[in-house]
Amino acid sequence: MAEQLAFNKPKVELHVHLDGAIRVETIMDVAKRRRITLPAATVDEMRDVCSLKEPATLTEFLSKFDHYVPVVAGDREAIKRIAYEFVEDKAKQGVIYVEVRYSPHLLANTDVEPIPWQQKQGDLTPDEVVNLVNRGLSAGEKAFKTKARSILCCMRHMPDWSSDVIELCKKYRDDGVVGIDLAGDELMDTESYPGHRRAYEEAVRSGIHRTVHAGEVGPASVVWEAVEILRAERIGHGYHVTEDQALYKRLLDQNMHFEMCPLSSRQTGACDPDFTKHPLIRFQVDKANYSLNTDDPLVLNSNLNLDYEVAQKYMGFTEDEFKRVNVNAAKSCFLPEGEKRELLRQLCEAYGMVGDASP
Ligand SMILES: O=c1[nH]cnc2c1ncn2[C@@H]1O[C@H](CO)[C@@H](O)[C@H]1O
Repeated sequence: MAEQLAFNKPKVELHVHLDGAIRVETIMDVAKRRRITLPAATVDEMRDVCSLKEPATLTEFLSKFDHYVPVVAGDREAIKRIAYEFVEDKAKQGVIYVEVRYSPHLLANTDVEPIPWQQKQGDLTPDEVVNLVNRGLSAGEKAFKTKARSILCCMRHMPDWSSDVIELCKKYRDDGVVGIDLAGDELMDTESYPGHRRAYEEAVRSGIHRTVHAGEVGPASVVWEAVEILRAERIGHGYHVTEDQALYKRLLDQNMHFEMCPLSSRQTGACDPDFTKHPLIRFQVDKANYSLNTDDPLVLNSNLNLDYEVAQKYMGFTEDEFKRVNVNAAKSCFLPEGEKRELLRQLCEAYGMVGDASP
């Protein structure tokens, strides 16, 4: 029932994890084919296992991945399939451009130390994972007309993987990969884990776009570190930046982009569960540069339209603000300038706006 959607117009999404956006049906299917025993017998039961019903902590939130990522990890067909289906799901939600992120290492079973999820050693490298995801995304793009690019994640607790991650970003920069991210537990700082810092230095040197999860559950100082040390161009989440007024003001002046995920911020315990007290309201009043995103729709049992609904219902978002948010997302995306201009043109046309198509 399209007329009930909070914002039934083309959208841009910049912060969503591929491994947090798998269909439950696909997990069930792949488990059956691979003869992997699941803790649930039906799709509904498995959805319960994968998702969080009540606000929790980021650690509890991330522990949900342990229940189902091992089902697809190390399996070529499954990895290509989840990328393809992801684009189909985004197209259904009215997304015309999406940047999807994941850790190639967490889906591999060789050339990765330690091999994740206690898999047996196999022959799927992080490099081939990127190739498979690219193929799935581009097949999805052709079939569903939603443009999809990817961002490769370093993981906070695995600094030794980060040099591979930046090398993969460079290798696949003309084949679907548009940036680097740092995900995981943000309370592990980069001073103590120089692997991440070195990877981001190389990203700056080689012109790879940079985003960093910061200020989600951690303090404003993590955002400072992301901007000053890692030279992030965008901040993943960033809710807690407002706790340092000087930093917040400086980032507003610099037009820093914040990738906001309303429903996620409640379930990870990042923000007050009362949406009417959400920091997004402040960002909106201050005309900050931010986007609205799902983060991990499988774990949240959500979709992008629900994030928009929450913004409309509890945070006073209007149609005009939704348009502004998406234009900002397009301006802050990691596409090359020409493609960015074309994306902006498409949005402005769909929104009936004139003259704001400059990136
Ligand atoms: O909200 C989040 N904050 C920090 N890390 C996350 C979040 N959601 C997912 N991941 C982590 O990023 C990895 C690569 O996609 C996921 O496997 C998960 O561990």
